[in-house]
Amino acid sequence: MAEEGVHVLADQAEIGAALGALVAAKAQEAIGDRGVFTIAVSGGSTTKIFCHEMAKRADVGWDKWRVFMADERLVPLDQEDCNYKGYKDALVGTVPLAAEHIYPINPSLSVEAAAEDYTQKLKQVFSEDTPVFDVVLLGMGPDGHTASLFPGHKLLQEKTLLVAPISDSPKPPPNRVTLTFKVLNRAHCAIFVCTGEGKAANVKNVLEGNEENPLPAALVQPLDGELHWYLDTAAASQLSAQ
Ligand SMILES: O=C(O)[C@H](O)[C@@H](O)[C@H](O)[C@H](O)COP(=O)(O)O
Repeated sequence: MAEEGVHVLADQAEIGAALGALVAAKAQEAIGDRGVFTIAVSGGSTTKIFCHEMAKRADVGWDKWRVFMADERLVPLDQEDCNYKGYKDALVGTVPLAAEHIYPINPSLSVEAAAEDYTQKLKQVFSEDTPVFDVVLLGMGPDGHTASLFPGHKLLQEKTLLVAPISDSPKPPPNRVTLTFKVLNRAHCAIFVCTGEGKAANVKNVLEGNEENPLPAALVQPLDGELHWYLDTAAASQLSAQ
């Protein structure tokens, strides 16, 4: 199993293969230890990279998987920019992940009520007051955001909510719910997938930058867990150690 740290691979296909191997290993470990594997997944390009790989893996104990969204847009579940749709369409019916084991938000609610409703869904699966995910799978936007936690946003300081509403997302659509750092940083394993030249400057900022004004992605520091960054050569191109 990959040691935690920064993994630079040639392209999205190689990242997908390495990511799939790590997640499969984490699932096997969690299912062996606790009989369940919990993962929070992100939208954007991570969806395609992860699902393309995992759709080929029928034997990762899917019946013990419980899949939540690390963040989600407040849009109909059949709308193309719904993160849940991306994962459900790719996995349910392709691999033995049951539809009842991947959890959408309720987009018919207000953004505040949707966040509260999703918090209750978490509490139905996790026994701890603060959910401890086995894996949180994250992307990083060009501005250094992760999940729906954006630079300069007050949610970066959220210490109480597990799932927070946001109605002024600078990345459209504006209304979303997001796991907070309170949950992200309790995970046993946080995994970033980040590709493309457009991310290179902030990948350097996050991995080698100063701590005075950290970007949201730099604030993902599992308290008692592993942190992995999967980068392609383009996203890693400004790192000094390359
Ligand atoms: O719902 C979302 O928008 C995502 O969860 C978001 O956090 C995404 O991971 C980043 O914006 C990176 O997206 P890309 O990898 O597509 O640049």
